[in-house]
Amino acid sequence: MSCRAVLSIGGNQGDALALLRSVAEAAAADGILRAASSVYATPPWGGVEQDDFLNAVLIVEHPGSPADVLEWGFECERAAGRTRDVRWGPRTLDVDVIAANVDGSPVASDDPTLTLPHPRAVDRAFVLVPWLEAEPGATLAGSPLRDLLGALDPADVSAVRRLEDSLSPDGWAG
Ligand SMILES: Nc1ncnc2c1ncn2[C@@H]1O[C@H](COP(=O)(O)OP(=O)(O)OP(=O)(O)O)[C@@H](O)[C@H]1O
Ligand SMILES: Nc1nc2c(c(=O)[nH]1)N=C(CO)CN2
Repeated sequence: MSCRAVLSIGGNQGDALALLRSVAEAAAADGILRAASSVYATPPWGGVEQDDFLNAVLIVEHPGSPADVLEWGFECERAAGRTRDVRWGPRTLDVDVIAANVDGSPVASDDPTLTLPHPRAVDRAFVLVPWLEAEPGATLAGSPLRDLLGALDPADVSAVRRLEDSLSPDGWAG
């Protein structure tokens, strides 16, 4: 099996930039990293008052199943000392699987342990903006990312700010 997946990574506690880089470095070290967006500063989504997040998107190609990709992300979260308390609240590192293709076909699943595509991705400029950068031709549930972004509040889209910091691991050839 071969699974190409879109990962949204983000956090707003601790050294968020270092934690995002640790995910890109782990993906490069494991040989699964295919593309990485820039790092973005993003206002908190979801109504909980908290610090701004740093977010990015990685494209990975994993030899296992989508569940293996989710487990790979959990491992990164555990390494970052992630705890689960407030829903949509502050966190050191969150790794969400946004969409996955297995052997070239998109995966659809309503399993609560791994719902694909991620049901809230279409509402999240902090996912769509970096994803569009990392994979300009991508679609989500049949819609080009540009169209999905066009349906969001323009103020929410422009509040997602690209930073100069790079996520690409040193020496990563892409
Ligand atoms: N596509 C997915 N990506 C990541 N986790 C998922 C997905 N679908 C279901 N889950 C499940 O959601 C559970 C909660 O995940 P998490 O704590 O990261 O949620 P959250 O980041 O607070 O909220 P959200 O799911 O809205 O991003 C996880 O235990 C995981 O099994
Ligand atoms: N900007 C931003 N907001 C969030 C984020 C995130 O990664 N970025 N993650 C959340 C938990 O799912 C809740 N809200």
